[in-house]
Amino acid sequence: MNELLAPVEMSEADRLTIAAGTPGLTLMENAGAAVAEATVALAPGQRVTVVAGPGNNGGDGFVAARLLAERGYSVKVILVGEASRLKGDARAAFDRWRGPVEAAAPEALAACDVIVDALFGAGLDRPVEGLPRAMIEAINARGVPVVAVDLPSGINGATGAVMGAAVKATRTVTFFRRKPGHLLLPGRLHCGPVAVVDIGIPASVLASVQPKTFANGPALWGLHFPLPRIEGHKYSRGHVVVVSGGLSTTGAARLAARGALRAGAGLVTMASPREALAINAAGSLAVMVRPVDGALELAEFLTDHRRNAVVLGPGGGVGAAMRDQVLTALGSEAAVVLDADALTSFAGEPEPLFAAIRARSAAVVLTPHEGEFSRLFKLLYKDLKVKSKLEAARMAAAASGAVVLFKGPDTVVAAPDGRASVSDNAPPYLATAGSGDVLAGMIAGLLAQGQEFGMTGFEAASAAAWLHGEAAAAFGPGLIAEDLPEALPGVYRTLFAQVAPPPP
Ligand SMILES: NC(=O)C1=CN([C@@H]2O[C@H](COP(=O)(O)OP(=O)(O)OC[C@H]3O[C@@H](n4cnc5c(N)ncnc54)[C@H](OP(=O)(O)O)[C@@H]3O)[C@@H](O)[C@H]2O)[C@@H](O)CC1
Ligand SMILES: Nc1ncnc2c1ncn2[C@@H]1O[C@H](COP(=O)(O)OP(=O)(O)O)[C@@H](O)[C@H]1O
Ligand SMILES: [K+]
Repeated sequence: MNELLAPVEMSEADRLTIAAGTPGLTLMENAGAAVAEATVALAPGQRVTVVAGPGNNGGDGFVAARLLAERGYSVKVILVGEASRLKGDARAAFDRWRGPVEAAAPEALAACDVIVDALFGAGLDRPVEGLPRAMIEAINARGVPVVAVDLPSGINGATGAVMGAAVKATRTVTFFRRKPGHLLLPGRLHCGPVAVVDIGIPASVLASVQPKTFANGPALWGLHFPLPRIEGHKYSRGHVVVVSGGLSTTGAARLAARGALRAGAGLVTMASPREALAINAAGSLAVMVRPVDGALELAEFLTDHRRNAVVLGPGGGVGAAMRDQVLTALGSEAAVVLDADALTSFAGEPEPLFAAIRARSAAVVLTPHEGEFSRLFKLLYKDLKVKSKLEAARMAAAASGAVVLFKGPDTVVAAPDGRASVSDNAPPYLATAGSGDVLAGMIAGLLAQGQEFGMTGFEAASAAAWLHGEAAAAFGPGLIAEDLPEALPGVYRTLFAQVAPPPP
């Protein structure tokens, strides 16, 4: 159930189901019935107004109207568009509705206790203007609960964008699978809780649709999660190297190191400039500290292949020295996680970075926040019209050859092969100094352990993003970056029980 279907994929699922013998009107009846149920569950009173549009989203609304009236609710339909132009299943559903139909006008919403928003769903294909826009604004101004059919009208299902104006729903009922626009911002903020209902589309259609976008969670990567093995030892759990910045900026690397260790890496070593050796050593117990200055010494340090994952960037400084260290790390056999200054150091001239990434086979994960993303990938932004964070991350992954984790409240992880995950579990108090450094370390911690489990850069970055959000939520408000690694054991306790294979 973790697949996210863009509207074109959803209509393919729909088409395949109908071709296999289920009438479209049956799907619409099932969809309308689920909307009616949700409305009953919410309805604070007896007066229901269904705002219906000219397509099949409106069709679902007509079905819901009929079923609610049959249950004794006082229902009226406001039709945005011409009744004479309704077609197909929507026409059939309209013809079965025997109650009142009013022409659209904002005043028509005056007397109701709940609104069913069936104006636009998957078929929204341009900005909303004129009367439909006035209706959306009137729905939002009315102040009664709103049940959105499939998507809050005005939200683009593929991108989560507000197309001019969008309904603010109390809850949303969608069909078969969620859509990217339910998770991506600002769409998610318009949905309320999203219920996914079965309307008779069989999961087998997914074999043909081949979705590549997923809601992030254990269902996506649990099979590859590196659970510690009874016959394992610390060396079999991987060895992460975190490259530290100079004397005044060691904290970021120490946060990353702690994240890597708590994520389960067997060993973690900070590669520290000599000037910062004493402070790094004083601030670390289980984490080891070794003197490593500059790219040449880093190259030498990474010739030991047991050091199989490297984090570069947190607190590392921007400039030529960082670029050299990054290219050196990419020349090694270790998995590489590049964050913060490692990304900004290539702003304006990313080609040498991308070339070095494409020349290697081991995993590379880039973890930009929005500022770092636009600095590093500004050519992409300029050359192509990017419609969403999902598309931007996918293009960045394709252009760089790396897995790109694009941070934020709706973190997207995209792989060069086109797969992408979208997270919706990060609480807002995760936006705190240093939390991204912990995340970079966690990714490396999973990559270091994960090779024999088939945990690639995409799975490791997705898993770390999800665990990061869960750890923050488990700790709760008041969180600071130092708390994140310490909250991870509680998350692991539940996760390990969930993903552990059943006893033989
Ligand atoms: N797929 C499935 O499995 C199932 C799908 N189902 C339901 O079908 C819904 C999709 O139906 P859909 O494709 O008819 O599109 P829909 O959202 O009703 O909108 C299209 C209409 O709006 C119009 N229009 C568009 N943008 C506009 C704008 N900015 N401003 C003004 N007008 C605009 C456009 O008109 P036109 O472009 O011709 O002017 C067209 O008439 C889906 O969300 C779900 O609820 C269920 O019944 C069960 C099975
Ligand atoms: N509004 C938000 N809601 C939830 N998570 C957020 C929000 N804003 C940022 N984050 C998360 O917080 C972390 C911040 O990372 P980053 O910006 O790199 O901070 P730092 O460089 O200080 O470590 C990222 O994991 C990001 O996804
Ligand atoms: K809608």
